[in-house]
Amino acid sequence: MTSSSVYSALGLGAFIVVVFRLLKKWRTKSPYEYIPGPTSSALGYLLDMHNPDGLPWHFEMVKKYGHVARLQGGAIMKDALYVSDPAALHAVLVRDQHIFLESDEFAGLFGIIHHGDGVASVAGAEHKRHRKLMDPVFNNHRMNKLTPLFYNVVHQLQSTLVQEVSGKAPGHTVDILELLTRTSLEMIAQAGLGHTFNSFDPQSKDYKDFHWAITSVLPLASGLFLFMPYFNSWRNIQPVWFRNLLSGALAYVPWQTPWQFKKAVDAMWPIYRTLYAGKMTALEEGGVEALNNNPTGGEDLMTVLFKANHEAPEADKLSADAIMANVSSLVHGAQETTSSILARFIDLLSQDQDLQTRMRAEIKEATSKKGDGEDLTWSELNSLPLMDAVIRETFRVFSPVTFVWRQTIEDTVIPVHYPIRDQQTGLERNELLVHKGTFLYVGMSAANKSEVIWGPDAEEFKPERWLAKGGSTVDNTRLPGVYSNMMTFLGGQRACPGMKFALLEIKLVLSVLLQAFEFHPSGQTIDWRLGITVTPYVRGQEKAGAQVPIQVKILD
Ligand code: HEM
Repeated sequence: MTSSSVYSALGLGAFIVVVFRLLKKWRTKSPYEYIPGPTSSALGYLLDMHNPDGLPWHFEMVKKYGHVARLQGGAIMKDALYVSDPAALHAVLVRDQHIFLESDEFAGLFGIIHHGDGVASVAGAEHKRHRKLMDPVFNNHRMNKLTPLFYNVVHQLQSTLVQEVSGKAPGHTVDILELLTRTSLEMIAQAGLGHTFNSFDPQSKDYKDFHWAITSVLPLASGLFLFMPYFNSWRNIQPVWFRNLLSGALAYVPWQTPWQFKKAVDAMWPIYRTLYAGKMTALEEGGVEALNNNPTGGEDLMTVLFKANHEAPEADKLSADAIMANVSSLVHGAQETTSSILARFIDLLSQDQDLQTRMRAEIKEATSKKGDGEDLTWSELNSLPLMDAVIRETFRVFSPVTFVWRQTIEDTVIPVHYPIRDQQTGLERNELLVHKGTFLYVGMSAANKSEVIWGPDAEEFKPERWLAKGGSTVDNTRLPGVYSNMMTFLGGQRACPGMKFALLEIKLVLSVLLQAFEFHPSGQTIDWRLGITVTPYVRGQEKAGAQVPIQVKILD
């Protein structure tokens, strides 16, 4: 088959889908016509929603249409809803989360990426069982245990940065995003897997290969979107060896994307399998105690998860594949989100020397009370009010994840806190009937930046709002997020399990870097663009890929 016949077949497939859906839509009226919302092209809202330059489309949704907006599906999709209303979000994420599920397409995609059923690809009671095992892994005790491992990595970052800047002419810039990406991957490798990618060695092939795979796999998957509805059926093909045999045939398809996708998926898996096999051997030969004989003394997340599973009652135990899929989900979850927000901190601080100086003074005062060369502990890092306020405000205004989506599996009525004005009758509605099959987009940034919820200065970056008023909202409105009354880490049963891990990493990186360096802007304009996470590009240099150039001065 030639590549032109593949494209023709795809084009014909897409054409048939569009015609079929058009015919179906002409016969059915949208049940959401009474809800205000943006107009969209004939192709529907998807192009606006995923437009890399479309962050304002998300941020302005509340101001223009309210906390529930109708998204017109155009020829391709059914109408959908964009929700940032606190009561509706509570219903979707907490009260009725068994009705608002991650879509089958995504469950299938993550099932393939993680080579099995992990948290990201299961739902309902099965998901609960996974989280029961995973959540305790992130308690405060564990964060204390992980702190020294994190410091190992941050000190590597510090010396790499010193080498990069030493002896350089004034005006020299460093791509801080590149270094922070190495940092977050190495953090999850050491603290999450008890492994290293030697991420700060510029020649490290382990880092290069893994980094390529983990950052390419989702963009490659988006190139396969026409096949997404079949991902779930694909990952259910048993036995696995037969599925692998079938996927081997992709090498002969004259279209690079599916093969590259397979290559990215396959590049990550052997690491988890080798680490898992090592733990099994240790357990069989030396019992549970032997699991502590690894570079982290058994404190890394994978070993703790493995031990917890071994000790769990039979009914709660997960299969080996499920444990490895969960470890893979953790590594995936920890990667781009954390490096993106760390780069955002440095970018923001470089533009506000006064804030940078005040944060440095707060950290130095805390470290001056410690012994020589002693690092701040997890609880000491948590008692720095200015650092805490800056982190909360950055997460509120600059959430790395802009939205997530769910699909309804049955008709259901949910309440709204802010009434919806019916654009046909002018009447206010306090409830919303959501029809089976509706896609519902959770506007996380929209809720975090709503002036109705946070007050007229909601769009401004004002860390002091957390110092003076504890970040209070208008009428003390509560959003159902797990972090500080905001949606950044989501809420309900699918909320981010790695939140404390991310906070520890951020606090520790900032505390070490601010004591050792001063950050200044490069003079270039950074555009933060919408992607799976919000990603920074230098204006005019988008082709060079994501970067954040910064001038760095070593402090005495
Ligand atoms: C700045 C840092 C982070 C942010 C903003 C963030 C945000 C989120 C959000 C919004 C979700 C929900 C996604 C959805 O339902 O579609 C999520 C899920 C998840 N996150 Fe994070 N995350 C961060 C860091 C981490 C870290 C460090 C880890 C692991 C150590 C992690 C592991 C996960 C996992 C495993 C899930 C899937 C949970 C489930 O489906 O039950 N994340 N995260």
